[in-house]
Amino acid sequence: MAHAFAIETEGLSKALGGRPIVREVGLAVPRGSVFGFLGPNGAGKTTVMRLLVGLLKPDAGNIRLLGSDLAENRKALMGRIGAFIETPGLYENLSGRENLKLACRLRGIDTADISRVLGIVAMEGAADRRVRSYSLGMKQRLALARALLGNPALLLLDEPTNGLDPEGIMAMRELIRDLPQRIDATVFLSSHLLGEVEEVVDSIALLREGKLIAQGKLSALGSTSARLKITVDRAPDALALLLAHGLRVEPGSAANDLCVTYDRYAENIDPAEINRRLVSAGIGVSALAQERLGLEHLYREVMGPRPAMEGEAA
Ligand SMILES: Nc1ncnc2c1ncn2[C@@H]1O[C@H](COP(=O)(O)OP(=O)(O)OP(=O)(O)O)[C@@H](O)[C@H]1O
Repeated sequence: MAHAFAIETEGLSKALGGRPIVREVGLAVPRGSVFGFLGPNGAGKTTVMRLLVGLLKPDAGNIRLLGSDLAENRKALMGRIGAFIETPGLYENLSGRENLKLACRLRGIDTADISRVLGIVAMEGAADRRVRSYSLGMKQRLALARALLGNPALLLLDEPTNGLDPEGIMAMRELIRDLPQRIDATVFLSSHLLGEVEEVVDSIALLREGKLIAQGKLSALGSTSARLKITVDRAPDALALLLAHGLRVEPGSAANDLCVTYDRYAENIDPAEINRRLVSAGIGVSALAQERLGLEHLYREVMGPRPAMEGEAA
C-alpha cells in the first residue's frame, strides 16, 4: 500500500528514571527521504530511535512505520527495517563476513545478500579479516552493511559517525549521501552535529529536551532567514536612516558595512528600494549583496547558544 510517510509518530512520550525524556513528539518522515534527526547531546534522540525499533515501549502516543502501526505489526515490520543504534555490537573474534552470516541466520535472510551489502560499504577487501583488526570506521561500515541486509525499506542510523576520525567521517558521509541511489529506502539519521548531516539530508527535525521544535524540508527551513549586506560611505547616517524605516539593521564587520537581517517569507524587503532611499539621502552605496542564512543560523536560533567549553569564558 502506498503511504506518504516512512515514519509517523503522534504524541510520542517516554519517561526514564522518573524523568520525561521524550515529550509528545510528532515526527513525519517522508518516504524516500534522507532525514536528519538533530539535537544536542542528551536531547533524547537515541531514546526516540529505541522507541522506533520497539526496544522501548512508549508511555503514550503512536508509531506508524511504513504505513503500519508498530504496536500491532512489530514482527512483520522488523523484517523491513534496518537499524544501527548506539554501538556497532559486532563479534570481534569473527571476520566481517562471519558477522554478516550470523546476522543473516538470526534474521532469516539469504546469505547471498552478503556480497551486495559488502559492496555498498566497500568492505569486500577486508571481509575475511577478524573484526578485532578493524578501525572504528571499518566497524561502523560493517554495522551499516549489517543494517542493509535483507534490503530494508527503512534504515535507522543513530549517530553513525560518532567517534570516527575525520577520514572515517568523510567516508561514512559519502556512503550515506549515495545510499538513496543504491537502495530504495528511507534513511533516518541522527546526529548532534549539524554540519555533518547538512550535506546529506533533504529534511530534518530538531529535538531539544525531548521536544520537537522544528521539522521540514531543508530548503524551506534553512532559507527563511536572509541578510542584506550594504557597503556605504557614511555608515552612521545610513544606520540611522534604515533604523528609522523600521529595519533590523546593525553595523557589519567592516567600518563601512551594514547588515539588514530579515525573514524572506514574512517580510517584504526590496534591496532596490533600500538603495533608492540611501542614495536619495545623499549616501553613496558601493555594494549591496543579499545572502541566505543557512541551516546553521536556524540551528543556533532554535538550539540556543553553544554551551561554553571548559576553560572558556561564559
Ligand atoms: N535508562 C535510562 N534511565 C534514565 N535516564 C536515561 C536512560 N536512558 C537515557 N536517559 C537519559 O535520557 C536523556 C536522553 O538520552 P538519549 O541518549 O536519548 O539522548 P541523545 O539525544 O541520544 O544524546 P546523545 O547524542 O548523547 O546520545 C539523557 O539525559 C539520558 O541521561
